[in-house]
Amino acid sequence: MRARPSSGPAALPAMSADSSYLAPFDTATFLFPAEWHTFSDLLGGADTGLICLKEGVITHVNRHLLDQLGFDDTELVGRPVEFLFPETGSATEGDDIRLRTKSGKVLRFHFVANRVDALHDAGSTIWILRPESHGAQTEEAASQATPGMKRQLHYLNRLLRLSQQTNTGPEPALKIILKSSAKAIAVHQCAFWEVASDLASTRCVALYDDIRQNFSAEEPDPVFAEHFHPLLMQLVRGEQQFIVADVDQDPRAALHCEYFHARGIKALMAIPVQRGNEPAGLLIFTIRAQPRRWRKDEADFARNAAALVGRISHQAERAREDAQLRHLAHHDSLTGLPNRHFLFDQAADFFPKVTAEAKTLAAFFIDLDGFKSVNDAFGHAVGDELLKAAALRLKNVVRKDDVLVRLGGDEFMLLARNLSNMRIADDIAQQIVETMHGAFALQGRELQISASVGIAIYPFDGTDIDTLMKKADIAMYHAKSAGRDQYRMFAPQSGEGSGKRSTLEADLRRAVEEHELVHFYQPQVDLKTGKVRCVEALLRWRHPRDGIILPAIFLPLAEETGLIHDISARVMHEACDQLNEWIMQGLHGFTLAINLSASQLMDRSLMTELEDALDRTGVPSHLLEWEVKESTVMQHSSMASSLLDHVTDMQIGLSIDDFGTGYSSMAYLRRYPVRKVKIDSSFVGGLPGERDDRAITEAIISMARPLGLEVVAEGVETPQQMEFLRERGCDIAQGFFFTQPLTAEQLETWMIRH
Ligand SMILES: Nc1nc2c(ncn2[C@@H]2O[C@H](COP(=O)(O)OP(=O)(O)OP(=O)(O)O)[C@@H](O)[C@H]2O)c(=O)[nH]1
Repeated sequence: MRARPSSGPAALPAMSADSSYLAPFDTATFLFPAEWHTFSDLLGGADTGLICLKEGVITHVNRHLLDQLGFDDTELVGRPVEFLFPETGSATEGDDIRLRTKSGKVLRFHFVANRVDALHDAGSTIWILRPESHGAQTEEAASQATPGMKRQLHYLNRLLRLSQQTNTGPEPALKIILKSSAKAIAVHQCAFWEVASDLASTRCVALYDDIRQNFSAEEPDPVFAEHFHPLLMQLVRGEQQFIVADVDQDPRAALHCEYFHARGIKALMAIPVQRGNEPAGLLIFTIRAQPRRWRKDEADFARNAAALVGRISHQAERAREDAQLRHLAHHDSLTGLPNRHFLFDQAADFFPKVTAEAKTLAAFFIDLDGFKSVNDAFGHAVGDELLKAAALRLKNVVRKDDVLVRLGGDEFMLLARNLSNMRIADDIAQQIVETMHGAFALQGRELQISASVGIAIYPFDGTDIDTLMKKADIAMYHAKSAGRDQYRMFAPQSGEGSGKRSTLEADLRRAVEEHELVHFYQPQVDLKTGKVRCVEALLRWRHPRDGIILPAIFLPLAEETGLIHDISARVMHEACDQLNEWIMQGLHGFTLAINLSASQLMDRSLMTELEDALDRTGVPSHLLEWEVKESTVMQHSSMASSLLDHVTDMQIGLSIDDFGTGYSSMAYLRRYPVRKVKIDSSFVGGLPGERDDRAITEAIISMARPLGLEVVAEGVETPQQMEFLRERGCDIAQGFFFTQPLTAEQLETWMIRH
C-alpha cells in the first residue's frame, strides 16, 4: 500500500528548513492532546516511532522519534511530512523508510503500519516506525511483530473511540482498556487486581474473558489464597513484573503452579499498576492451553496498558477526593444541609441567572425562637437533635428550585426562586412558621418550638446575597420583636434600606415618563381552528439596570405611591393605539386583553381614560377584553361592580384569570358578563400526568360549558398538554407551546407565519 501523502507539494526542497512550509496550525483542531498521549503511551514502546499526519502535514511526533531525529516538536509540527525525506522520499507500508535527522544523517526505519482515520479525527493518519533491521534474526522478529502491531493498532483505535463515546467515568474506561488490551495482544483473559491501601489484600476489580466475551470479577478461593495471593502481594510490594512464557517450565512459577493448573493458565504477564506514586495493583494477561513466547511489542503494550489503568484510577481517586472535600466544605455536618459557603458559591451562579430570566427571588431568614433554653434545659445533644428535626421539617417546605442552608447555630436561610407574585413569598413564610408548630418527639421528650422569619426580595431589597441576607435578618428581628412565631417582610422602616425604596420609587416615576413600561403580547389560539382569538397584553418594566421586572413586583409600589393612575392611563392608550395599528395593517379577527389589578378596578378615572383612548383611535370597544383575577372580583365586588357594569354596557369582554384557585362562590359569574375563564398555568403544568390537575381542569371545563363560558388554558408548553385540553373540550390555549410573549413587531411576524 502506497502511503505517500497525496496532498503534500510535489517537489519540495526536502532539506530546506524554510519556515514558509509552516501552515497556520492549531493542534487542537487535529487531535485532542490527551488522545495522542494515550495513543503514543500505549503503542509507543521504547523503540517505536510514531508520526501523526493530517492531510500530509505533521501534527504529532512521539518522543522516541524526536530523539532519534534530533528535532524538537515545534520544528516538525505543521510541516509537510516530505520535510523528513532525504531528497526525494516515499513511504510504503511493510517496507523500509528513510528519514533525515536534523544533523543531515539519514536513518532507516521499518514502516510497520500506516493507519488512516486512526483517531477520532477523520483524515488523520498514524505511521508506526520500528528500528530498521540489523540482521536476519531481528528482521524475522520485525516481520513477526508486524501483524501483532497492526492488531494492537486496530484495538487501540477502537479503545480510543469507545473511551470517547462512553466518557462515563473510570469503570467503563477500565472495561474498555481490559477488553481492548486482551484483544490487542490476543490473550484469553485480562484482569485488574487492585490492592488495598494498606497493601494487605488484593481484589479482582474486573476481568475480561475473551472466550466468554464478558466481564466478571474473579472470586478468590482457597487455592487462590494459598497459591496465587502470595505471588500477587510479592509483585505489588516489589513493584515487579512477572512475565512467564510457560508456567510448567519457568522455575519462578513452580510455587504457584496449583493455582495456574486449576485455572488452566499456561502463560501470563502480570504488570504492576501505579496510582500516582503508590502501588495500585496488577494488570494480568493470561493465556490458556498453549505456552506463549511474549514478544517485546506485546510486553510494551501490556506495560503501557497498565500505565493507562494506573492513570485512570489515579484520576478517579483524585476526583473522588475532590468531590468529598467539596461536599465537606459546602455542607453542615449536623443537618447535612448546605452551609453558608455553599450559599455564597451558589449565589455567584444564580444571581446572574435570576436577572437574565427576569425572575424574582425571595430570601427567608429563619431563626428558631428560644432555642438556647432547649440547650440549657436538656443539654447540647438534645439541642442538636432538635436542629436536625427542624432542618428536616424545613426541607419539606422547599420547592424544587429552592436552596435551603444552615447559616449556623439555629439560623437557616431559604432562597426561593421564580416567584410569580409576592403572595407566594407570604405563603412560603407562613408554611415555615407553621411547620414548626407540631411538637418534636426527641429522646423520649416532646418539645415545642417556634420560628421567626424575615423576608427580603431581590432586586428591591438588594441585588447581592450579602444585602439580601442583612435585610432579611432585619425583617426577622422585627418578627421576633412583634412576638415571635411569625414572619415579616423587609420594609424600609424596618431598618436601613429606605434609601433603596425611595430610589426605586424615583426609578418608577422615571419609568412612567420615559416609557420604560412596555407591553409584550402573547396570543391565545383557538384549539379547534388554530386561529388567534385574542392577544394578551403583558406589562413589563424594562429597567435599564435591573432588566425586565414583572408587574407583581412594581404594581404594589405603584399602588402605594399613587403612580398606578398614570400607569393605567398609559396602558389604556397604548393598548388602543396598538390595536388600531394592527387593524390598519390588516391584522384583525382577534381581541386584545388587558390585565387589570384590584386597585385599577377601583379607579373611576380609568373609565374616562378608556373612553378617551377609544374615541381618539376609533377602535371598537368590543375588540377589548379585560382580564381580572378571580380573587379581585371576589374581594372587591362591591367597589368594582360599578366599573364592571359600565364595561358590560360598552360590550368590553371580561375574562377571569386564575380561575379555580380557591374561591368557591361563583355568583359573580352570573352577576357580570364574563366571557371567558382562564385555567391557571399551575394546573396546566401537571397535565396530562397529574391526577389532581386533570380532575381540576376537567371540572372547570365542564362547569364553564353550561354557563356558556369559553375556557382558556394558560401556560401550555407541550403537545401532550395541548392534545389533552383539546380532547376535553377546552376552547383556547396560550403558552410557550405556541410562543413566549413577544414584542408588537415580533408578534406581527409570528402572526403572518401562522
Ligand atoms: N445544640 C446546639 N446548639 C448550638 C449549635 N450552634 C449554636 N448553638 C447554640 O444556639 C443558641 C442560639 O442562640 P440564639 O438564637 O440567640 O438563642 P435563642 O434562645 O433562640 O434566642 P432567640 O433567637 O432570641 O429566640 C446559642 O445558645 C448557641 O450556643 C449547635 O450546633 N448545636
